[in-house]
This record gives sequence, structure tokens and C-alpha cells, in this order.
Amino acid sequence: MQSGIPIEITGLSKHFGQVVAVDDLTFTVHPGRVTGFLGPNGAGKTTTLRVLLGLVHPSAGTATFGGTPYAALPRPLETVGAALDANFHPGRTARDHLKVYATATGLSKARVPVVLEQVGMTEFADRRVGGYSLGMRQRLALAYTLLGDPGVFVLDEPINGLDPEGIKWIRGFLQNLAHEGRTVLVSSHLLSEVQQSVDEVIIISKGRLVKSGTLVSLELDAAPRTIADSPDREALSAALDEAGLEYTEGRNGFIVNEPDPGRVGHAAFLGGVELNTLHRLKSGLEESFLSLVGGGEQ
Ligand SMILES: Nc1ncnc2c1ncn2[C@@H]1O[C@H](COP(=O)(O)OP(=O)(O)OP(=O)(O)O)[C@@H](O)[C@H]1O
Repeated sequence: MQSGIPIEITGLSKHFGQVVAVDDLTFTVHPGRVTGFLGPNGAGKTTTLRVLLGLVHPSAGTATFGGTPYAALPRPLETVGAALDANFHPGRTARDHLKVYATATGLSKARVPVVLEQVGMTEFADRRVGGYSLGMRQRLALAYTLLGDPGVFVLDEPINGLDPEGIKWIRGFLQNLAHEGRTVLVSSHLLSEVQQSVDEVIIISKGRLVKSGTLVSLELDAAPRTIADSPDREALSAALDEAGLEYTEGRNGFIVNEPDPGRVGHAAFLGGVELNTLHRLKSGLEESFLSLVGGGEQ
């Protein structure tokens, strides 16, 4: 196994004509952790990964593996395992796909049964890919990335479309790679999809970095709030105004900028207002994510 090396993105920009897909992006992905690369559809994740893998030229800045661009890596497939999509010839089996790829790239064919076992595909390896579920295709894509036993993994939306069992499996798989000291970068447009799998997050929106840090720090960023609702919303609104509480009106009631539901309840009590909903907003992490990426764009 190769050792993990950091992924370094520095001042990276990519324009497609008038479209600014990536805008002065700087971040580092460290070995030994699983890092989620997050942002709504169109945020620039795939473009960043394509530049990193030398598939697209940047308009400005650099994207390297410990200072070396992908194209200059002496043994790229043994340094970086990359999965940008999971499209395979439907008529070929998983084993054939991997053998052809190993032969074409000069990797040992002896790795094929090893990586099939690693992704739990030994049993299905001699079936045609055309009959595979999305989850099986995702596993085959991961098997490709493992062929060179690299120290860095760059995976575009590997969890997309997996069922709960598949998500549980991939969580363990990614964490194992990180525990072995490898660098693991996983993109997703849904925080909820990866939040059980990642230690760190890099969040982008409209091509720009909006947050990089631990998942825990993202949680701390999320100001806890309270949801309150009443059969008489007008009266509740007046009571909240009277108490000097800030709020916005949502579908399920008022979202009040106050972490303590007791204070909101007390404001309602003072205004003589009946409440039928009063609780703390549970999903602080998702809230924080949505506020960073401009809410509801996904
Ligand atoms: N080859 C291209 N030519 C023109 N515009 C492009 C090209 N590739 C990407 N874009 C544009 O760049 C922006 C970023 O796209 P990108 O695919 O990187 O985002 P993303 O975060 O990966 O989104 P998704 O999750 O939908 O793949 C989008 O506005 C997209 O339309």
C-alpha cells in the first residue's frame, strides 16, 4: 500500500466561457480521514475533481497531490484511485472489466480477485454488469480504484443511490481506508448522505469555499433554534414580537432564533397563546449546511 498524501487545492479557478464553475478555491484534504466534498448541484465539485485528475485545465491556480500534479505523478494509478462515474460495458462481467483495465494500465492481474473480495463482489464477479444494481456498479467502481492499492482516493458521489445497507457498508469501507492512513475525498450534494461517513467537510457553493473543518465544527456553527406553532398564528406572532424574539414563518410554524424552547413557551404563555408545537430544531447540521450553501438550492 502507498502512504496517504495530502490533496492540495490552491487558488483554483475554472471558467467555461462566461460560466465560473470554480472560483479561487483553496483547501487541503488530509490523510487518515474521510473528507466530504459537499455542495449543491452545480456548485463546482465535479469540475474541481476533474481538474485535480488532470482531465480539465484550470483557468488559474493548482491542484496537486502533495505538490505534484496528477499528470506528473510517476505512478499515478498506484498513487491515486479515482472514480468519477460508474459506467461500464453492460455485456462484460466485473472480473473481465477489472482484468482488461489491469492489463491496459500495467497493473498486476493478481490484484483482481483481491479487490473483488475487498468490495464484497466475489460472488457476483462473473455476472454481466448489465444486470447489476446501482449499488453493485458503485462497488465495481470502487474495485477499480483499489487495483493499484493507492494511498489517495477521489470518489465522485459514491454513495448516490445506495440503499441503507449499501450506505452502511460503504461507511465502514471508507473509514477502513482512512484508518490505514490513506487520504479519502468523497463528493456529495447531500450532507445527510455522507454525514455518518465523514470526519471532515469541505463545503462549496457557486464555485467558492464556504466552509472547511471537522463535521463537529459544522455542528457547532449551527445555532440551535426552536419551532413553535399555534392554531392562532397571528397571536403567536404578536407574543413573539412582544418578547423581542426573532423568527421566520415556515410551513410547520415559526422558526425562532432562540435555543431554549422554554423561553418561547413562556413568551406564548405571557401572550395567552395556545401552542400545538414547541420543540428544539433537531437537525442542526443540515440547517447549518443549507444556510452555508444558500438554502434549498439542492
Ligand atoms: N464542460 C462544461 N462546459 C460548460 N459549463 C460547464 C462544463 N462543466 C461544468 N460546467 C458548469 O460549471 C458549473 C459547475 O458544474 P459541476 O458539474 O462542477 O458542479 P457539481 O458541483 O459537480 O454539480 P453536480 O453535483 O450537479 O455534478 C455548472 O454551472 C455547470 O453547468
